[in-house]
Amino acid sequence: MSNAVFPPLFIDSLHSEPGFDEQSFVEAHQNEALVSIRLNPFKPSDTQKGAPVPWCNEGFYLEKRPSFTFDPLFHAGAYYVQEASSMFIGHIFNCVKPDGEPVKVLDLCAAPGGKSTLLNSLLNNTDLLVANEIIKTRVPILADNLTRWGTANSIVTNNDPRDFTRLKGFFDIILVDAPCSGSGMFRKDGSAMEEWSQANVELCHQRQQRILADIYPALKEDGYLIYSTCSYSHQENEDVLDWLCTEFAMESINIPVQPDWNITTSQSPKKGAYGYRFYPGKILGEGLFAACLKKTNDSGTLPAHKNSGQQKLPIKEIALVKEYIKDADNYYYLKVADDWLAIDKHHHESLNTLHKHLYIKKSGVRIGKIAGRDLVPDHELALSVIINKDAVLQIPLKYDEAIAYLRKDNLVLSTADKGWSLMSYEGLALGWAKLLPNRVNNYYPKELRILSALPI
Ligand SMILES: C[S@@+](CC[C@H](N)C(=O)[O-])C[C@H]1O[C@@H](n2cnc3c(N)ncnc32)[C@H](O)[C@@H]1O
Repeated sequence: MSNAVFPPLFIDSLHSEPGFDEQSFVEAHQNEALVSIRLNPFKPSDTQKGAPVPWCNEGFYLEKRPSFTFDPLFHAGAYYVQEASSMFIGHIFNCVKPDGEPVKVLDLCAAPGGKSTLLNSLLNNTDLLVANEIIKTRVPILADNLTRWGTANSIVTNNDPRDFTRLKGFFDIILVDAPCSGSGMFRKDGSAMEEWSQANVELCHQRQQRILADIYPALKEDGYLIYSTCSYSHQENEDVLDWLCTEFAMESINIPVQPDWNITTSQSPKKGAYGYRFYPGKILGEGLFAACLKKTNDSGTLPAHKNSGQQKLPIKEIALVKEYIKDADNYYYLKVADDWLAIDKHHHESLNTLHKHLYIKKSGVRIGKIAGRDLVPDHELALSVIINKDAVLQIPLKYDEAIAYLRKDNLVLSTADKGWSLMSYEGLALGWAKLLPNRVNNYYPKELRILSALPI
């Protein structure tokens, strides 16, 4: 953006914020926001990348913004387009995640899924990620992004934070990437600038407190709360930390940061809780505030869930479904309506518990439906990293063919193969097509297809 006109009182309100330097901040806002991507460690690819993001091993800046829409690797889930500062949440997570022990992680305000895919990259199969989004219309984009990521250890829910109150002590780590006044996104989102006001900062502060109070019981004793906003205002940041340390049994964690990262470490005025501030002009990225706190008391634990009447699963169907899954015995299989799903078997019990309390929109990987003696495979299976590629046909597509496939155009392929086939690009799957004697049926999901015209 050029010649940014900041809202009245905005710059004044920042003068007392730790580390704020008006000149470099204003100069940085004369430039466009930087573009960065974070690679999917489960789907290695040769995608173009530039300089590394200092605080994230998988993060890279790009020299200019390419057309992600017309990059098949983007649709295959090889990377996520994520603003660089946000990737710092992964650094905090790495600093506090206990070694070797499986953890249950909640990303409470998760859509569109940037931080969910970031956290998921740092988890093992035995760890569980619950990605929640309160706004129903934002759930599909969250689910799609986790589908592209491809793992079978995440669950997407659509709940209000207060619904988690019942899950006492269930989570080891909770991320609250709170809705905020959005000043950190001024370079990327002009509307955030128009909507900014001190009154809105105050409203956001109250909403952040409500969300945190609701979610506190769901964190177990010695568990970690990671709190972040994309606001510079101390009411939404350090004041929230002071409130957390006063009202709840929480202590601040000092996260190591390297001096050359140019992140400003702040301390809250009353309790001295550590916060990490990202200012454009000092760091290469957008505005972010992040902090980490440890819970020091016990809110009780949820009584163990008794499985009421396990679903009796048809053995023949399971056998067929398992043919499509790599290391098939590592998964728990369940049928929801006609769809078969697989989730890492460590999460069977958690899934039952969550099912009792929350509105689950996606669990693990949807494999498909059985029709007669065949599986009608689901798009989630195609994009998953658990698919047994030896059990399916794969058709490598050239760039133009991949784009035609992603546009859901008719495909003409020179192959004598027949049946369900994975359409792949540079070794990564894009989705399914069914090869018939005289044509190819393109099964790329209609709602995901590329609608725009190819750039000239
Ligand atoms: C900053 S955005 C999250 C961005 C996301 N973590 C990412 O990295 O892609 C905040 C999210 O909080 C959700 N939200 C809004 N009001 C909320 C509330 N009262 N409780 C919980 N979440 C809320 C918004 O819908 C939005 O998805």
